[in-house]
Amino acid sequence: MKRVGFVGWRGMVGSVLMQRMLEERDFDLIAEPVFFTTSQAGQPGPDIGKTIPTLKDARDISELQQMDAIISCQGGDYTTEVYAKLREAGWKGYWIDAASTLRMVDDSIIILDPVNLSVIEQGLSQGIKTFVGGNCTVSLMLMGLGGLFRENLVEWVSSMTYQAASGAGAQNMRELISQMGQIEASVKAELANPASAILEIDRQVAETMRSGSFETANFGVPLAGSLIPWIDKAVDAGQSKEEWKGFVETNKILGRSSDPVAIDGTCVRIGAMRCHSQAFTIKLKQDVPLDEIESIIASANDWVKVVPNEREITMRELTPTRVTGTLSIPVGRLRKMKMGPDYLNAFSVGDQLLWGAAEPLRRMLRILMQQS
Ligand SMILES: NC(=O)C1=CN([C@@H]2O[C@H](COP(=O)(O)OP(=O)(O)OC[C@H]3O[C@@H](n4cnc5c(N)ncnc54)[C@H](OP(=O)(O)O)[C@@H]3O)[C@@H](O)[C@H]2O)C=CC1
Ligand SMILES: N[C@@H](CC(=O)OP(=O)(O)O)C(=O)O
Repeated sequence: MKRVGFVGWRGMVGSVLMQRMLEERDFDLIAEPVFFTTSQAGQPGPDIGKTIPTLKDARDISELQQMDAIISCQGGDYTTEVYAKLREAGWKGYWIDAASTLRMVDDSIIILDPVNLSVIEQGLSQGIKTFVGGNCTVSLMLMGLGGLFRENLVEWVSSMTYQAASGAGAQNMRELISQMGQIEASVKAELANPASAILEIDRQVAETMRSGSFETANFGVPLAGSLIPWIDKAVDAGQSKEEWKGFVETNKILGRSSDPVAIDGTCVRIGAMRCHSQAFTIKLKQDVPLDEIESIIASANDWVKVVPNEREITMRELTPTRVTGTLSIPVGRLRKMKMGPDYLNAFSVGDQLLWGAAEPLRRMLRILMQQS
């Protein structure tokens, strides 16, 4: 593990990866980090506190072949274009990827080591060389509810999601803020006047959001002041692809594709910036006391945190505003439901660029460096 190549390091997910690697001093362990680009070959690379070569062409297979491992945050199109060529050229290095392209292929492992370290270790011992970060919603669910799966308590899960703009990309985050600004600007004078009629303000806001001049180039429709109950393209049986991933990826991560847990729900885009939230209905295999459930959830990893099911603390701790930019995975609203004592209600929040994207990749690189 001498030479590690980085592709997609200046994008949104890649920048979060770089930030985390600098915070954790991961570059101290890499003898030769090499940075690639699809558009800026020959230019200087990022400042990582050590001397590095200028940027190399991310489509140059012979340059990529020099790497012992490559981390790509460049996206699915890049993976489709380059990965097969690289393997066909005989490259035997480790490929660590944020894109979904290779997640469901047979010789890859979906990485989320606080949940599936044993699956990763088994894959490494069997010579698996391709490791892919999971879908953000799936990874964040498993970071929150991993204890219940570990104890084999889950019969099925319904997950209703509240997904942030960042999941759709950097331009979409910008558009969300612009939409918010356009809405406020359309009623600025009325808002400044405490005597103005709220229904008139509401009418003007709706008119602004429905007008042809409202900025929707990226989302296609208004998100600020609204929501979009469909994420990604359609697949079979009326599901969206984001909803489909919940079942297939969760079971692959858990190493139980042959004995899958049923997982389904509706994935919804909302106007949060970079935290995905999820409301769960969990059918337990048996009636487990709530205090035991809380300890099982809290014991699963170092980042999950049980929030007591009380109003004040829930409003303070269980929100995107609180969690954004942190690795914390709060899980709250834990209570038995009216349907019966084996039906559990839960709500979780997580930063979709950290545990949802960059952090599992960074940790996979660490695992590889520790074993070499
Ligand atoms: N967004 C998300 O929530 C998640 C994304 N992913 C995966 O990661 C991939 C990358 O996503 P994301 O990071 O959002 O993509 P970005 O669009 O932010 O970045 C992708 C690439 O665009 C190029 N680029 C062009 N102009 C700029 C610019 N002004 N600033 C930065 N980069 C620029 C860079 O490549 P170059 O240097 O070669 O020009 C960069 O690596 C996705 O396609 C997806 O497969 C996975 C999980 C979550
Ligand atoms: N689809 C996710 C973001 C994402 O990039 O997912 P994936 O890594 O599965 O393509 C969202 O929109 O919130």
